[in-house]
Amino acid sequence: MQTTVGLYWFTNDLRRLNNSLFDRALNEVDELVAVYCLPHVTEFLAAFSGEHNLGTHRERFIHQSVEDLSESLAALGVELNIAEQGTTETVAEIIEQRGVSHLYVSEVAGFDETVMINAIKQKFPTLEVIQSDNTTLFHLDQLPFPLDELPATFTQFRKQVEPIFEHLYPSQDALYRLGEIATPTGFIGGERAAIQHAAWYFSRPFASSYKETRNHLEGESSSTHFSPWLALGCISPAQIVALLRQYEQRNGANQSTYWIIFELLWREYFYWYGRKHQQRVFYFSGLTPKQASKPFDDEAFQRWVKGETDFAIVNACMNQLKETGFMSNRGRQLVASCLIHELGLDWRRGAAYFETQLIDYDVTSNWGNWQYLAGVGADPNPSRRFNLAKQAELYDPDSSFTRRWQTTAEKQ
Ligand SMILES: Cc1cc2nc3c(=O)[nH]c(=O)nc-3n(C[C@H](O)[C@H](O)[C@H](O)COP(=O)(O)OP(=O)(O)OC[C@H]3O[C@@H](n4cnc5c(N)ncnc54)[C@H](O)[C@@H]3O)c2cc1C
Repeated sequence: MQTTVGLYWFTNDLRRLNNSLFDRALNEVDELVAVYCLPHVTEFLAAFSGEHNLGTHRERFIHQSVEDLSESLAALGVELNIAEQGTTETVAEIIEQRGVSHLYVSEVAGFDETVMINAIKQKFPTLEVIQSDNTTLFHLDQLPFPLDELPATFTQFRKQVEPIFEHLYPSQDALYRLGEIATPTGFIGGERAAIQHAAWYFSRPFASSYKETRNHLEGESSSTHFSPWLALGCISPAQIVALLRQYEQRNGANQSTYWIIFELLWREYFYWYGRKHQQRVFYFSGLTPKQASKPFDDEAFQRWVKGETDFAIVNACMNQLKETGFMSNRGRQLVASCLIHELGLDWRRGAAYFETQLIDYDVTSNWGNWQYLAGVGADPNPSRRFNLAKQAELYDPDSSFTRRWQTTAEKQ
């Protein structure tokens, strides 16, 4: 009998646990190999971000995640191949050289990734391609509407999916036994660190006051800090919900614990938004009628990137991003408002720069949020402008955040 060879193409699902597509691959074929294509700076990204390489923190986080995955796969006898240039060549080579008959790859929302997968399907018309929604809370067929009828606003989406969410993730769901709770080690990539961080977070009382603290500019207890691991799929949103349900059983549910789900639903909304709108996620005019894009003002853009604008709070956030690869949600809203409204720049320059730097970069959460703030995306509204002085008073009243992250010039 002929041996069947499967290829598992990892994308944003860099984990072994809670990965039903990978389990299926392991069970269905005689031999399994795996591949991951490292992201790189495309021409589009370089033109808009002004960067030619990914930021050191983003690159480090990805490499750590891939290394961790590679070790777990090796224990199962599955070899992980790493393609350097984000092209389909390595994938095609493996298919040809190993005689792959089955390709397993998660459904993706990113346009470039979709193009890559379609190119492989075209090149190998007899290849059996098995895909599933492996990075989200819902599968496409669980949504209560066809994708092309995705609601135009998050609120409408949330109201329609919440009953389904409650059905799929009931309160008594308590799946995970996580072993020892270790002290968190900061943003280290990989499934092991993801589980360690999530277990630690829910071993503390933070989730019970999440709604009050989530807008803080920094602090380990302010928000969950799950996003870097979620973005690469080192942990799944379903695993997080299961841990949250356990937490609620021990400590009680409240508005704050619900709000973590509320935010995970924003992530979900932007995923399906990207699946529906494809390239439009990258258009200056977004979902609105065509508009002339803004001229490239490199000098103003570089001031923003380097944290040298007239707004100390914005500068501090930009320095924090450069030095850590992370920025709070509030910080992201403020720097985006500055770029769009105070500097009058094309919002895509900010989105592209974020893409190169953020350790939690996620195509649809990033471009969808930028588009939303620019008033051309979900729930189009041209007036999402923040009063930066007021915001600084509210979120950094003693200027401690601004002082910690100020530029050398500002310190003198
Ligand atoms: C301009 C801009 C760009 C952004 N780019 C990204 C990005 O590239 N990747 C990314 O994961 N998030 C992005 N976000 C959303 C949000 O800022 C981060 O998810 C959040 O700050 C991560 O910190 P946390 O894990 O502590 O979030 P928490 O507040 O603890 O939220 C829990 C989880 O919910 C999800 N979430 C929370 N807020 C949002 C939101 N507004 N949109 C989508 N998902 C959300 C995240 O997965 C997050 O980990 C962006 C927001 C803005 C305003």
